Amino acid sequence: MNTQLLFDSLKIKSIIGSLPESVDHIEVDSRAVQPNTVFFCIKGHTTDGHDHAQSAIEKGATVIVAEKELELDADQVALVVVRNTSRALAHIANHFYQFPSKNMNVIGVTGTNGKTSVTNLIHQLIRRGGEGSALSGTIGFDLDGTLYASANTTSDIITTQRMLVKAREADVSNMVFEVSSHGLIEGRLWGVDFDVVTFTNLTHDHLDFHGTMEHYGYAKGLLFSQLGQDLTKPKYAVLNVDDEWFDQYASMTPFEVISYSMEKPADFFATNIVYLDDRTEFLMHSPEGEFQVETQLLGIFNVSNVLAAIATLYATGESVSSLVERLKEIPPISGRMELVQTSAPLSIYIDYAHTPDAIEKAIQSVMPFKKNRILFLVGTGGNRDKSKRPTMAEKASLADYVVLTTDDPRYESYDSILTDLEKGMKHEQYALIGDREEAVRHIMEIAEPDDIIIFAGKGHEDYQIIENTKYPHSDREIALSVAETRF
Ligand SMILES: CC(=O)N[C@H]1[C@@H](OP(=O)(O)OP(=O)(O)OC[C@H]2O[C@@H](n3ccc(=O)[nH]c3=O)[C@H](O)[C@@H]2O)O[C@H](CO)[C@@H](O)[C@@H]1O[C@H](C)C(=O)N[C@@H](C)C(=O)N[C@H](CCC(=O)O)C(=O)O
Repeated sequence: MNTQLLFDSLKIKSIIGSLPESVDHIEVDSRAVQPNTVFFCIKGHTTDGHDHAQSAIEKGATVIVAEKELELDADQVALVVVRNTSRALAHIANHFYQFPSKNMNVIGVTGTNGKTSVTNLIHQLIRRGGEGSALSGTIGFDLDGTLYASANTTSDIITTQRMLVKAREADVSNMVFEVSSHGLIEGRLWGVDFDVVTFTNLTHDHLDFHGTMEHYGYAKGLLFSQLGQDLTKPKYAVLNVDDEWFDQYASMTPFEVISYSMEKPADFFATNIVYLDDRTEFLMHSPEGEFQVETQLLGIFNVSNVLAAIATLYATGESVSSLVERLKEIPPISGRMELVQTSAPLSIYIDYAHTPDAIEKAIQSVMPFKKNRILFLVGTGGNRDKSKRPTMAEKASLADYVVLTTDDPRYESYDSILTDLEKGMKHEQYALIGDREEAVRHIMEIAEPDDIIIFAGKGHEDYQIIENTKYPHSDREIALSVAETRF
C-alpha cells in the first residue's frame, strides 16, 4: 500500500528518515513483524511496545510509529512520531484494510451476562436464514463454520480489522462482535462501523479492572455513544428496559432505540413464560404482532437473551415470524444452562454463571421444576475482582446445599478465596473445598434421586488455571464418572 497515502491524513509530530514508497503489513507485536512492516509502539499494562521497536526492525519493520523519538540502530527505517499510537493505529488500520466494516452488516453485543449467548443466537439465526455470518467472541473467530482461536473476547484493532477483511473476502456480509468493556476502554474497536449495538445488562463484575460500577457502566456505554458514526443509513441501539442503565444509554445514543423487556411493555416483551426442564415457552409481543415462542434454551436469563437477539435482527430488517420459526431449531448453547445427558435420576446443569446476578437467575430458573433439593457448586477466580465473592455466595445460598470452590485460582491460595466466599453464606448447608475436582466429586457423592445440581462458573471452559498453567478440567466428565458408579 502507498505509504504517503496511508500517512497523509494523520496528524504527525515529526518524521525522522524517509518513508518507503509502499508498505506490506502493519503490526503491534514485534514478534509477528514481517519484512516491510509498519510497527506501532503501544504502551501496554505489562510492557511498553517502544521497548520492542529495535526487535521489530531486526525482523523487517521499515516504519516505526512511536510517541517519542527513539534511538534506533537502522539506516533504512522511518520513525514517525505521533501524539498517541493507539489512535494513529485505529486510523491507519482502517485505511490500510480499506474500511471493511463499511459495507457489511455489523452487530455488536455488550453487557455483563448474556453476550456470548446473544451473539451465538444472532449468528445461528442469520445462518439458518441462509445468509453468511462471522462471529468474534469468547469462543474465538467463527467464519461461517471455520473456527480460529483468539486471545481475547474483543480482539485488538489489527486482529479485528483482519477478521472483517476475511469475512469480506469470503463474501460473508454479516459480522457479529461480542464486545467486552476492556475492549471498549482500550479502543480495540475504534473505526468499526456498527449497524446495530445491543445491550444485555450490567451487574457486578470486573471491578479489579474498572474500579467502580460507574466506570464499568461508562465503559460499556462507549458502544452506544458513537457520536462519530456514519448515520447515512439507519442505525439501532437495542436496549434492555429491565436494566437500570437503560435510561442513560438510551439518552446518550445517536442511534434509533429498540427496547426489550421481561417485566414491562417495550418494543419486544415476554409474558406467559413457562420454564420446562428441556425448553422454555413464552408469548412475545413485538412491533409485528404477538408470537408464541419456543426455545431449547433454558433459564430466566435466556428469555431476555432471546428477546435481545430477535430485536437485534428485527433492527437489521429480518421478519419476526421467520426468526421465531428458526429459533425452535437452535440447540442449547454450550455451557449456558446446559442440561447434561445422564441416565442417573438427577438433573445436572452446566452454567457459566460467575457473577452474583447470574448465580441468582440460574437458581431461580430451576425452582419451577424442583422436586427434591437444589445443589449448587460455585467457585471464583484468584487474583481477580475479590469484591464480588461474598455476594456470589449470598446468592448461591438460595440453593439448599452449596459447595464453594475455586474457578482458576491462579496464584491465590484456596484459603484466601474460600474465606472471602464464606463471608456471604446465608445458611449452614455448605462445604468449602478448594480443589475443584474434589468439590465436583463431593456434590455428586451426596446427591439423591430427583436432586437438581448446577455446576456454575466454568461453562464451556475445559480447563482450570493454577498459577500460570492451564490444566484440563471438566465438571461434566467428573460428574458423569461419579454418576455412573453411584446410580
Ligand atoms: C489488561 C488487558 O486488557 N490487557 C490486554 C492488553 O495487554 P497489555 O496492555 O498487557 O499489552 P502488553 O503485553 O503490555 O504489550 C504492549 C504492547 O507491546 C507489544 N509487545 C509485547 C511484547 C513483545 O515481545 N513485543 C511487543 O511488541 C504488544 O503487542 C503490545 O502492543 O492488550 C493486549 C492486546 O490487545 C490484550 O491481549 C491484553 O489482554 C489480556 C490478555 C487480558 O487478559 N485481558 C483481559 C482482562 C480482557 O481483555 N478481557 C476481556 C473479556 C472480559 C470478559 O470476561 O467479559 C476480553 O475482551 O478478552
